[in-house]
Order: sequence, then C-alpha cells, then structure tokens
Amino acid sequence: MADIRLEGVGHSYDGGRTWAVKPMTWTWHSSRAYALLGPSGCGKTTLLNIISGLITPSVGQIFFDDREVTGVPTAGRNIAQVFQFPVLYEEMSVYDNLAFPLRNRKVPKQEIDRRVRQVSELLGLDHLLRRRSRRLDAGRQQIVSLGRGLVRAEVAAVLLDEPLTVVDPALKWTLRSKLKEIHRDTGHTLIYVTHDQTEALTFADEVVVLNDGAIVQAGEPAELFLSPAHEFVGHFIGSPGMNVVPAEVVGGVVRVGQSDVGAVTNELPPGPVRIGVRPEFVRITEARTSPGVAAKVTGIDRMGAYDLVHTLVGEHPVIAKTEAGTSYQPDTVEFLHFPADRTFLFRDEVRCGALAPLNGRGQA
Ligand SMILES: Nc1ncnc2c1ncn2[C@@H]1O[C@H](COP(=O)(O)OP(=O)(O)OP(=O)(O)O)[C@@H](O)[C@H]1O
Repeated sequence: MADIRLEGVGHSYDGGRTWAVKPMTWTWHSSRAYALLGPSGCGKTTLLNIISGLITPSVGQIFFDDREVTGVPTAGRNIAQVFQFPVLYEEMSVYDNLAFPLRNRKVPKQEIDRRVRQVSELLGLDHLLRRRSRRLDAGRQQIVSLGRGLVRAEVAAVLLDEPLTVVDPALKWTLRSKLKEIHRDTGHTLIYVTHDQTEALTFADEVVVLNDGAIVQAGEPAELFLSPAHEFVGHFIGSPGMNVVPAEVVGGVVRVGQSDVGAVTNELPPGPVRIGVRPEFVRITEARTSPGVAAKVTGIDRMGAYDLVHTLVGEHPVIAKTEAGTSYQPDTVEFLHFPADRTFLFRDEVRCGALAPLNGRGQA
C-alpha cells in the first residue's frame, strides 16, 4: 500500500486543445476507501487510467510514496483494476480465475487457496468455485472480476471503474457492504469510480467530486451534503439537489429582491451572490415571523415519507422538503426562511461565505 501522489497531472486527448483531466495536485492516502464521483464525461475513467498506467498523462508526475511511476507501465505498478464489464478467462473455473493473479506472482499454493476461499466466501462465490466462468450470468461473472481485483493482499491500490453496473440492483447493496468488509479486512487503498451518489456516499470514507476534469470538493459524505464548497456539489449530491437563488450583498446584508434574508458571516464585498440552501433546510413560515422571502407555491409532490413543496421566489424555483401531509396549496403565497447555519453564499459557483442571522440589521 502506498500514498498515490499526483503532481500537476493532467491529460488532453487532443494535443492540449481541451483537458479531459485538468492539471491537478492531489494525494490518495494509503488504506482509505475513496469514491470518485462525477457525471458522465467528467474525466473519471481517464484519471483512473492515469493512476493504473493505462494512460501516460500529458503533463505532471505520479508518485507511489517516493517512487516516481509516471513512465512505468501498468504491470510495474502493482495495481489491481476492475472494469465496468467482466474481464475473465471464460474457459477457466471460477477458482482458477480468482487464483490467476496470485499464481502469476508466484504466491505459495497454500496462501493462494486461503485467499481464494476467503474472497469467494465474502462475495458469495464459494459454491461456484468449480463452475466454468463461461457458464455464469454476466452479473456473477462481474463478481468474479471483482474477486480477481481483491484477491491480492499486497497491491498499491485497487481501482474499481463502475464495477457494479451489470450487477442486479438487489445484489448491489450486498456487494457494496461486502466491499466495505473486505476493505476493513485488507486495508487496501480503494478508488471506486461511480456517477451514482448513493453508491458513492454509502461506500466511501471520502468522496472526491470531479466535474469538468477538476476536483471540486473532497470530504466525508456528511460534509459534502451539509457543507458544499461548490454549487456543483450542491446540485449533484442530494435529491432533489440544493436550491440556488440569486441575491445581492448590500452593506453586509443579503437581499433577495426587496427582502433581507440574513447577514454575511465574513467581509464579503458587496455585489451579486447566489444563495445555496438544501430543500431539507428551507423552512416555510406562514406569516413573516422571521427574515424570509415571499414565495408562491406552485405544486406539492407527496412522496409518502415527506412532501416536496415547489415554490417560486420571483422567477426562481425553490423546493422545501417538509413533513408528509402538509396543507400548503398551489397559488398561495408563503414565506420561506433560510436558516443561517445551513445556508451558503456562492460567487462564480464557489462558496464565498455563509448566511448569518440579521441581529437587528436590515429590514426583515
Ligand atoms: N480515447 C479517447 N479519445 C478522445 N477523447 C476521449 C477518449 N476517452 C475519453 N475521452 C474524452 O475525455 C473526456 C473524459 O472522458 P472519461 O471517459 O474519462 O469520463 P468519465 O467521467 O469516465 O465518463 P463516463 O462516466 O461516461 O465513463 C470526455 O469528454 C471524453 O469524451
């Protein structure tokens, strides 16, 4: 296991006209379980392939601890990689497929047997060990591929590129928790690529959010949810995502239209900002009892466990997540309150401050 350090690493497929991965400096720490989360085309696979050596980056250097590996091919990096679709020897048994990466490295026979049995038991493959891989369905074949990635104890990292795509949704939950178990057991450094926030948040110690070839935030799942550092994180994580409302900072007060909704926490220069607040934290107050803003109710989604109240503040949609069975009606006007400790301010999509209570300032 090693820290994997990227120094100014970036990659362009078109001679520098556009960046699939923008030059970045970043360390993946040994033994942690990371999720690399981002939308389709944001550069996740490219970044993974740079780490494994399938792609040599256009710029920058890669280190495994103090050893530079930028020009070292995959075979010399001691990395296990699991792809989206099964990569197996179809004519071999499940046992032999799992044993292959170990035999290849001349691991003693007894140790091979121990590791194969341990991994196959964890992944629920123990009753299939003698079965020829070709005779398994695609989902099971992928689980064998996953096992091949996890069977080697001494790897610098295990890279998983959307490994559960072809697996039955019901099995996905089980496999994710198995992966966590295996991670606890082996202490592998895991980097798990996904575009699915649930997958990322339920799996990882640390979620790294990639957008447009750049890391926009990394942190524990709760941190990304409660304290988004970038508008993209607010949108991409959470369901529905964070509300964004254009506002103006005037004399230390944050104003939406004519309404003062709070003060600024820091020395923020006056000018336009965007307020970011998650539906979970928007409060609906029937009368203007606290600094709030008038909003017209446009519809209510009754989700069973909760309601989503859709409103318009001016022309900007804002959703409030409330308890189930609320009595709000379309076309009525309510007041929205944005709580100070859960509302952030953004400029150029990057968080620049937070909302503070008015404490007598402004004209609530
Ligand atoms: N071999 C290639 N040649 C040219 N452009 C490429 C190549 N591979 C990827 N790209 C481009 O680089 C960008 C990043 O692609 P990449 O596959 O790394 O993203 P991703 O986040 O893994 O997407 P997905 O989730 O769809 O797999 C995209 O614009 C993609 O079109």
